Amino acid sequence: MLLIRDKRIEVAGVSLQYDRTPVLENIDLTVYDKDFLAITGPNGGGKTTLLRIILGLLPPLSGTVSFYRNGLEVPYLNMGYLPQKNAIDSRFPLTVSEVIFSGLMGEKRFLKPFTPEQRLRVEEALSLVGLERFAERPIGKLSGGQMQRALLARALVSRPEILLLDEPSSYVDQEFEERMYEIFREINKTTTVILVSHELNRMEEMATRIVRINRSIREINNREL
Ligand SMILES: Nc1ncnc2c1ncn2[C@@H]1O[C@H](COP(=O)(O)OP(=O)(O)OP(=O)(O)O)[C@@H](O)[C@H]1O
Repeated sequence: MLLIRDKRIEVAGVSLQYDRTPVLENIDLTVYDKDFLAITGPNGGGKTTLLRIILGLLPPLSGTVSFYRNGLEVPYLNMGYLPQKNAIDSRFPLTVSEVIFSGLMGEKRFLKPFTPEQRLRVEEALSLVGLERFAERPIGKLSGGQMQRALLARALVSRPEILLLDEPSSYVDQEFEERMYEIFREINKTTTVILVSHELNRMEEMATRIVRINRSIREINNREL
């Protein structure tokens, strides 16, 4: 039986330059529901830039990004993002659980406290990444790997429809790396995952599709790896 999956994101003709240097040229990419899409390519190829355009953090020079839910175009989707470079200043006086709560800001009602259900979700996210004992620890006292786990929990806590991960295994030890990929596999049962990675062997195992970005985009057949 041919399974036709709903599209969730459509990137059409997207180009971007930094200081007149082309970084992305005429990118077309359709992301389907429950895809596990791996993005690979050389350093500086434009992978992070494309994620930031999909997230709406960076406007493209030309082209469009459209979002869909149940076959209808919608203005935005609930997306969770684990950035590659640690976007949080570790000198900032935040605890681990506060960082995770910040992943719920999009759904919090202004000046209202978090609900018991939201608190429960933060606890679940803490335990998912094995940081229960570190909930009240200031982020400045975390190791690189612990910080990465906290940021992963922040990306997951809102139960996003789309999870974008930029080289998530940076900093984490081998044991947590295995656990992390298990988490991604589990999440992918209900969530579309877009993952930037250089680990081609792992991607060949896990991804439903692989694209390579080096200014332009090319879909890779797994046999080419
Ligand atoms: N804010 C910026 N201003 C100017 N140039 C930038 C900026 N951000 C990225 N670039 C440049 O754009 C190019 C693409 O960067 P990007 O981070 O998207 O690549 P990448 O494929 O994610 O690379 P990597 O594998 O090294 O993470 C690089 O040459 C980079 O130096």
